[in-house]
Amino acid sequence: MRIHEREYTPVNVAEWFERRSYHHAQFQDVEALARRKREVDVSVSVVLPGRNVADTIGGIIDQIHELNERAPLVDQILVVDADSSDGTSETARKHGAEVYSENELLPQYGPAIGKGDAMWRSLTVARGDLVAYADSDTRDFEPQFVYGILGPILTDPGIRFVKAAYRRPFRKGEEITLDGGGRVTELSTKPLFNLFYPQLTGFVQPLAGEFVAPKELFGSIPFFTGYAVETGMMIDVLRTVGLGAMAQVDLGTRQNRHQPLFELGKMAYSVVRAVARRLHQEGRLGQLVEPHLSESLYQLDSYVHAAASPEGLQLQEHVVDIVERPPLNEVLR
Ligand SMILES: O=c1ccn([C@@H]2O[C@H](COP(=O)(O)OP(=O)(O)O[C@H]3O[C@H](CO)[C@@H](O)[C@H](O)[C@H]3O)[C@@H](O)[C@H]2O)c(=O)[nH]1
Ligand SMILES: O=C(O)[C@H](O)COP(=O)(O)O
Repeated sequence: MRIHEREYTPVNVAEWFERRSYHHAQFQDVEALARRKREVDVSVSVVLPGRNVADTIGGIIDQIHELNERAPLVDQILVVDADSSDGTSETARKHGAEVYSENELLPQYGPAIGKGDAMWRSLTVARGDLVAYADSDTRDFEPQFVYGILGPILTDPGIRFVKAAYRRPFRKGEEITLDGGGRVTELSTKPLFNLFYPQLTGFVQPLAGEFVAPKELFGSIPFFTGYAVETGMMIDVLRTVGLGAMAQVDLGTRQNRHQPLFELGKMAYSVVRAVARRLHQEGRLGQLVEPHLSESLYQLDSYVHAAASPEGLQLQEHVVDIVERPPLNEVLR
C-alpha cells in the first residue's frame, strides 16, 4: 500500500471533521467489507497488548472469532503479553490467539518498557498488511471495535490511519457517570493539541488504543515506550501522511478499567513529554532537559509527586521511562 500520497488536504479541522468522521453502522454489512478486503487484497492482523487482562482477553478474542465466522476480516489475532502474572497468556492461547511475551521480541533492546514498546515489538511478528491495535482490558468489546476501524481504511484508498472514537463513561462500583472517563485525554492531551497541534483537535479520542494503519506506515515512524505511544504516534502520523489521510470512527461507548488519579498523573506526564520531544525536534521548544530535575537530586526519568497522606506530607519519586524506539523498518533493514 502507498503511504505518502496526499490526496486530500483539508481546508480546516471543521471541514476535515465532517469529511473524515464515520460511524461504525456505515460498515455493518461485514460481508461486503470482507469482499472489499479480498478485492484490495490485504491481510489484517489484530494486535492486543495485554498486562494482567485474563478476565477480559478471552471474551475479546471470542468476539473476533465470531466476527470472522460471519465475514473473514482478520487473518491473525496476536496477543503481546507483558509477562502477566494472572494467566493472560494461557487464557489467550486457550481462546486461539497467537501469543508472545513482549520480552521475547527484539530481546536485544532489553526488557520491554510498557505498552508502546510492546506495540513496537509486535510489528516483528504481525504478518498483516494492515495492523489494527486494540486495548485488551475492554469490558464491553463488540465486533465493531474491529470492523468499524477497518471500514474506512478498506473502502477509501485515501485513508491511511483510522482512530477509534467513543463515549467514555466513568464507573465507580455500580455508579456510572456518562462521559466522565478519559481524564488524561481531556485534561492533558486535548489542551496540548489545542495549543501545539491544532490539526489534531478534531479527534474525539486521540489516546484511544484502537486504531489501524498499514504495517508499512507503523514501520516508518518511531514509537515512544509506555503510555507516550499514542500521543507521539498522532503527531508522527500527521507529519507522515497528513490530516487528510487520517480518519475517526464512532464505535459507540467504551468502558475501560480506571487507574487511580495518581497513576494518571504519570500517564499525563508521558503525554506531555512526548509533545515536548516533538516540539523540541521541530525547534519550537528551545531547551529540553529531561528529566526536569537535576540528576544529583533524582534519578533519570523520575516523576516526583508530592502528596498529603495520613502519615503526613510525603515526597515520592517514580520512574516514568520514556524511550523513543526507532522506526522498525530501519531496525530490520
Ligand atoms: O505495560 C503495559 C500497560 C498496559 N498494557 C495494555 O495496554 C492496554 C491499555 O492500557 P491501560 O492501562 O488500560 O490504559 P488506559 O488507562 O485505558 O489508557 C488510555 O490511554 C493510554 C495512553 O495514551 C493508551 O495507551 C490506552 O490505550 C488508552 O486506553 C491494556 O490492554 C493493557 O493491558 C500493556 O500491554 N502493557
Ligand atoms: O485516556 C485517558 O484519559 C485515560 O485512560 C484515563 O481514563 P479514565 O479517566 O476513564 O480512567
